[in-house]
Parts: sequence; C-alpha cells; structure tokens
Amino acid sequence: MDNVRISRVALIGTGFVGSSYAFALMNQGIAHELIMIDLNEDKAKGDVIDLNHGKAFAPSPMNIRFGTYEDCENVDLVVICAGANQKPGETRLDLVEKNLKIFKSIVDQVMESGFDGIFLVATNPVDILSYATWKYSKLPKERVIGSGTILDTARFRYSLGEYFKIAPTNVHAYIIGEHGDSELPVYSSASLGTTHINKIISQDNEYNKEDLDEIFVNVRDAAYKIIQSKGATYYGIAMGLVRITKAILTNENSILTVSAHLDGQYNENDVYIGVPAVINRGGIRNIVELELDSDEQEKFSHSANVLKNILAPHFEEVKKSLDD
Ligand SMILES: NC(=O)C1=CN([C@@H]2O[C@H](COP(=O)(O)OP(=O)(O)OC[C@H]3O[C@@H](n4cnc5c(N)ncnc54)[C@H](O)[C@@H]3O)[C@@H](O)[C@H]2O)C=CC1
Ligand SMILES: CC(=O)C(=O)O
Repeated sequence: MDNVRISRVALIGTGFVGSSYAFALMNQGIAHELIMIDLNEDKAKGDVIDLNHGKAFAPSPMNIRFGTYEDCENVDLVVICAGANQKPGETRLDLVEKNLKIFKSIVDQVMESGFDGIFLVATNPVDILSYATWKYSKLPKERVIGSGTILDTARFRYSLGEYFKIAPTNVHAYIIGEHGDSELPVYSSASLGTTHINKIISQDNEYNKEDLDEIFVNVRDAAYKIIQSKGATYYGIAMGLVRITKAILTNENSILTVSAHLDGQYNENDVYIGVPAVINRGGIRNIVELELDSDEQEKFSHSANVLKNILAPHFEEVKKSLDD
C-alpha cells in the first residue's frame, strides 16, 4: 500500500522567474504535480509542452499541466511569480502600484477556488505583496510566505564563500530586512562552520572589514547589475523558491530567510519583512529571533519603516500603527 502524500503545486506567472522555478522543481523531483497558470495562456501551454519533453531525464515523475484558477482548489502550495518586473534603473518598490492591482485579482481568484493551502510569493516588491496576499486571502499569517531575502542570503553566502574560500553550504550568514535597497547583513552572528566571521577578521590579516562591506554592497546591488546586463534575474530566485517549496512539502523544519509577518518581534509590528524562520508543512512554524547588535537593530527598524511607509496608503491597519 503506497501511503506517500501527493503534493500539488500551482504556479501563477510563467515568465522568466516562473518558468525557471518550474524547470528547477522538475529537476529536483520534489512535487508530484505542477499546474501552470498565466494570463498569457499560450506561454504557459508552451512551457508545459517544453517541460514535459524533458521528463524522460527527470529524477522522478512529476505531472505538469496547464491550468486555471479553479485548479487551485486542491493544491498544497500556490507560488506567485506573476506581474511586472523591473526595467533597468527601476527599484523593486517602483512596481508596487501595478503589482498590487494584479495581486488583488490573482489572490481573489485563487481563494474563490476554495484553496486552503500555503501561498509563496516571489513577485516584487515581495515584502509588500506578501502582506497584500495575507490581507486579501485572509489566511493565517503562517500560510503566507514571501521569498523575502532568501536570494540575497544565497548571494551573500556565495560571495563570502568565494572570499574566504569556503563552500557556501558552510557559510552561515543572513541578509535580513526588505528584499531591496534597505536590507542589511547580520555580521554579529555570521560564521564559517562554527567560527565567527568577526573573529576571523580580527585574527587573520588576509581579511578585513572593508572587504566585507564591499561584499555586502555588491550583494545588495546584484539585481541592478544583472538586469542591466540581461534584462531580468531568474535562476537564483528559482533555486530559492524550490528550496522553500522543498522545506514545506517535505516538512523539513529548516531555517530559511523568508518574508514573514512580524507581530511584536524585533520591536516591529504589522509588516512582512525578511527574517530567518523555521519552515515546515504548516508554513512558517516560528520566526527565529536574532540577537542583533545596536547598529543592526537600527538598520532593521529603518528597513521595516521603509516598508510600512509604502504599505500605509494601501492598508489602514499599517497607517494606524505609524500614527501611534
Ligand atoms: N523575489 C525575488 O527575489 C525576485 C523577484 N522577481 C520578481 O518576479 C516577478 C516576475 O518577474 P519575471 O518572471 O522576470 O517577469 P516576466 O514578465 O517574465 O513574467 C511575468 C509573468 O506574469 C504574467 N502575468 C502578468 N499579469 C498576470 C495576471 N494578472 N495573472 C497571471 N499572470 C500574469 C505575465 O503574462 C508573465 O508571463 C517580478 O515582479 C520580478 O521583480 C524577480 C527576481 C527575483
Ligand atoms: C529582481 C530581484 O528582486 C533580484 O534579483 O533580487
């Protein structure tokens, strides 16, 4: 008797990011079914055919098909990558008006299907749209997750790994805050294996704080460079979204930096923002509270305020929390 739980994912938005996610998901053999939905039906249908042609070489069978919002009723996870992306010179926050409108229509249609699973949001500005998805869907906050700073953290771990000549898998360091210009690195708890990075810097002349500052700036501004050179970024975020998908569908209890709703944690309230959180089959099990130093705490609060000021004109509750 096969008692394997069937896992179904619906992907909304099969552009650069969405189709890269589908490809990475198929290659990692994590889900049993992937339903692809897009306003541009031809694009989604073409992707389904193309992906299916690679199935003979996939590690395990995944049913991939075109779908509509009605198909969201029985899925475990809805991943949203739909909406406008940045043009060269635009910030993520510049996309807010356009993508909020698109999200109202998408989330309403998903909820009308009877969906009762987990949302994973990638569209930018991801912290704002995760908050909007939570409000529009009325699902518990644990079941609305934004990709947050998972990509920034991956870029950071890769760059630190190159600098210290250590595999990124052994670099333990987070980027937190807005997925955007006000994000910050958390050096106070960063380590290579179990050795604190600040200790390495103070003991080894080969490494210094100025280089670390430069590494962070390059991480923060990486998307601008990539967009300038090839128009969009998609492989890194696709891997990050699949990582979160795996943590959810296989009930991992893994710590990943995602956009989560803060409620009294880190001295901030009523905002979705990038923080480390334990992810499992229920979504966000809990947020991991970091012991930030005073400089990090100040930068984190600033980042939360940047997001709240963008949210406030659209969401009454946030407006009130700013007035208090
Ligand atoms: N969170 C992160 O770390 C990252 C987020 N992004 C964001 O992901 C989003 C998607 O980027 P790309 O894939 O490059 O854009 P894209 O333009 O290639 O794809 C967007 C897709 O959304 C579809 N779409 C638009 N409105 C829709 C609607 N109402 N219903 C269903 N589908 C709709 C379009 O037809 C298109 O296929 C952007 O907001 C981008 O900024 C991109 C990279 C990293
Ligand atoms: C586009 C974007 O958000 C990124 O690559 O970080």
